[in-house]
Amino acid sequence: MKDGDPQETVSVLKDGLFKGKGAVVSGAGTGIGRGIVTRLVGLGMDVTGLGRREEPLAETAEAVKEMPGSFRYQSCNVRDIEALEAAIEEAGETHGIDLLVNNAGGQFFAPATEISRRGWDAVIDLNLSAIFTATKAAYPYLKSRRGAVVNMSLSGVERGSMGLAHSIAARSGVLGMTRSLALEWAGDGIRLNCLGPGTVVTSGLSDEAARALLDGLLAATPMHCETSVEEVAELTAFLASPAGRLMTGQLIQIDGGAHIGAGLHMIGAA
Ligand SMILES: CCCCCCCCCCC/C=C/C(=O)SCCNC(=O)CCNC(=O)[C@H](O)C(C)(C)COP(=O)(O)OP(=O)(O)OC[C@H]1O[C@@H](n2cnc3c(N)ncnc32)[C@H](O)[C@@H]1OP(=O)(O)O
Ligand SMILES: NC(=O)C1=CN([C@@H]2O[C@H](COP(=O)(O)OP(=O)(O)OC[C@H]3O[C@@H](n4cnc5c(N)ncnc54)[C@H](OP(=O)(O)O)[C@@H]3O)[C@@H](O)[C@H]2O)C=CC1
Repeated sequence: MKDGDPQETVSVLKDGLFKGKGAVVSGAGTGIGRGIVTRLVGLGMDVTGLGRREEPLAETAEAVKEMPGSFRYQSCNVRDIEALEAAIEEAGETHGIDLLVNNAGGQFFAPATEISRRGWDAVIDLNLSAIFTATKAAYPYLKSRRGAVVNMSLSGVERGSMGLAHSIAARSGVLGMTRSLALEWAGDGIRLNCLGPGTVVTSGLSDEAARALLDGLLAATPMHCETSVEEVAELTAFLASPAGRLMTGQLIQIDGGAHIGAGLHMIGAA
């Protein structure tokens, strides 16, 4: 990343691109989710942000309040099916849904022998089932706008990853679901894609163990670089733009080549 405002450095989309359009972004209070909201609202979009904690969502609202679009937020646990369906419906009725970004996610690192059934279910619920619930609930709104869905995945998802059997299973499931719905809903003009970021240094990767592994993660990345929040945000916006009109059913890895190099998938062996 060059010096200067990181968003300015990677911005290629034109001002006002999403004026009058609406989006829902989960995990909007922190990290990648906040970065995506910032870019979308900056491009004129009306965005609803979801997350469990109000405080970070309110901080996102504060950060974008002078921008051309608008931001509203709702506290919602995406693992609560009824709450998630209601939140999507409310957003759809408020500003329509041209873009759904299923970004909320996460997991714990553990070898498979130490993943209990409850631990497995928690990760599958958050990273797979919630995405199905949100996407299905958004369908009528996406259909009426010929909208797009972006599902946040991981670099190297198709290679497997030590210590992440549950998360990789969930995200591989999301990729299969993305491709299946891309087929089912192509006739409605709805496009669905997955993004696979490499190492993004957000609060989600700020614990001591993750920081200790950062050098190893960068060494496993052919371009020896982190992925910035702003780069993920710009690509998300691109996928919702007219320039992404023919892109559907894809996994786009934005990772400095990690998925074709040594990759992040052996990191649990360190
Ligand atoms: C060691 C660090 C390595 C860093 C390497 C970096 C590699 C980079 C590539 C990967 C990039 C990915 C980045 C990100 O995803 S960033 C976002 C990161 N943030 C998170 O991941 C946090 C999200 N996690 C959660 O929200 C929760 O952990 C989760 C949803 C997964 C579970 O929530 P829940 O509230 O339901 O959890 P409970 O506490 O009730 O536990 C449920 C069962 O799960 C078991 N559990 C929980 N933690 C662990 C653990 N660490 N090991 C084993 N088992 C665990 C828990 O025991 C419960 O089961 P039991 O009742 O049977 O005990
Ligand atoms: N950072 C990285 O290196 C990479 C991250 N990713 C993925 O990108 C996505 C965003 O990650 P990142 O920004 O780094 O991490 P964060 O931990 O900062 O973001 C996760 C967000 O999800 C929300 N969230 C978690 N669980 C729930 C839930 N049950 N209901 C509603 N919201 C929830 C959190 O808000 P709250 O706690 O308030 O609910 C939080 O805002 C995740 O799916 C992550 O796995 C992929 C590749 C690399």
